[in-house]
Amino acid sequence: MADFKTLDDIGAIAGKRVLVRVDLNVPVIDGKVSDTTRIERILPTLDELSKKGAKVILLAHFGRPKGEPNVEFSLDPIAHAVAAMIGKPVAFAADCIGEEAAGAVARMKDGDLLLLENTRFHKGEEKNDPAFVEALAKNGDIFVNDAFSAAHRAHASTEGLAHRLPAYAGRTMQAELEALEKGLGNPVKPVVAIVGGAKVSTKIDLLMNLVQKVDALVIGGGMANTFLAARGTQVGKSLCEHDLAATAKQIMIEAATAGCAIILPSDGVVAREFKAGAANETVAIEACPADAMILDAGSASVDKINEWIDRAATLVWNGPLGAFEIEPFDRATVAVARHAAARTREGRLTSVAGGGDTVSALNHAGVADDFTYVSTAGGAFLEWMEGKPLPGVEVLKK
Ligand SMILES: Nc1ncnc2c1ncn2[C@@H]1O[C@H](COP(=O)(O)OP(=O)(O)O)[C@@H](O)[C@H]1O
Ligand SMILES: O=C(OP(=O)(O)O)[C@H](O)COP(=O)(O)O
Repeated sequence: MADFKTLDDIGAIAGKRVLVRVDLNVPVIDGKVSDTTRIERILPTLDELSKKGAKVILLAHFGRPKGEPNVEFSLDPIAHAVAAMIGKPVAFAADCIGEEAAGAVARMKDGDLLLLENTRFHKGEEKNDPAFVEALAKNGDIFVNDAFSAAHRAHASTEGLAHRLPAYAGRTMQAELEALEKGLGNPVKPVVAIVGGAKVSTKIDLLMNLVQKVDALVIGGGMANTFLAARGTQVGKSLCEHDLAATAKQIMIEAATAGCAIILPSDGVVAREFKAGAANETVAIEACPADAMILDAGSASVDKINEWIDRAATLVWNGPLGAFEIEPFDRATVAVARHAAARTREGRLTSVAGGGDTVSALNHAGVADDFTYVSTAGGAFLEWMEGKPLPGVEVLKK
């Protein structure tokens, strides 16, 4: 039995206003949702609440608009994607608090769905400001958190609201925690982790603890560039957070002490433009031209990563190895995903992968169904794996 409250504990909700925190931070290309996994996963909760006659009011963030309204980060287009997938209208309100939100909620009938605009358009969200929590709470009688992938954030809509209203885990939150416990509660060694992607500054600290838990850490994507630069390799115009060099160095020291191998790319695919079909070449990692970007790992790096996967009993993966949305910079991510999938199918590997873009990459490679478990979460699942309490989960505990 779960040690947190779930929808099984919620009681009669017909006519009640249920604020449901979901993760609609989905990959979007040319204005279209390019991977719908996060939406698919919240449908059971939305359907259950709607069928029980609740007024289902969705709260979500999209991107990192830094506390200011910004049309680029509006959830309006995502409301249409949710409606198409649930097969019911989903109304949209242009603000998540104030008169705009209150008016839209007042117009709801039992069973209706409404999506409120990006919570991160207000500074109070990320600050978990009590006044902003109060403004959100005005529109709800009950709070349901179904955003496991944002549960590592102690924000107003992921943590604060759960103190203010009766709070429950949604079905996806519940399923994620149960599946991770089953797949990774006691991981069989050797454990290999792959961490790539672009969210370097918010994920680099995770690696400090992760190197204590895993036998090898493969660092890829933008994260790798930061480590390469820290050890003195020129990375040209690559995505790289040079000011995190000291942290990267410290992680390498911690890894050596803990006996965790660090695997960085030995070659990279470089280009001068960030667009599909851009002229590119594979070079030794030390040979990135000053005016180019490393946009993918090269084939020698892929071979090395796959050798580590062959030695592993358990693989955990968050963050693509390159800018996989743009061909041909998807090759390393696709090759490693297919290799891990094959080893999993052969029964030789337990493979757990997660993150909005990572899931999209696995779908792009056609192997998401072959992994042992695919989480909607990236950073949250890595923090869960480190054994860190997740604020959005802790607050739901009975
Ligand atoms: N070398 C690179 N240069 C630029 N962007 C990269 C590179 N490698 C990966 N990325 C980008 O990282 C993004 C995914 O990172 P992230 O958000 O951390 O993953 P997730 O959503 O799975 O947690 C993708 O949009 C991808 O294009
Ligand atoms: O996409 C998300 O996390 P992920 O990149 O770890 O998969 C979540 O929506 C959290 O977003 P945030 O990292 O901007 O807080």
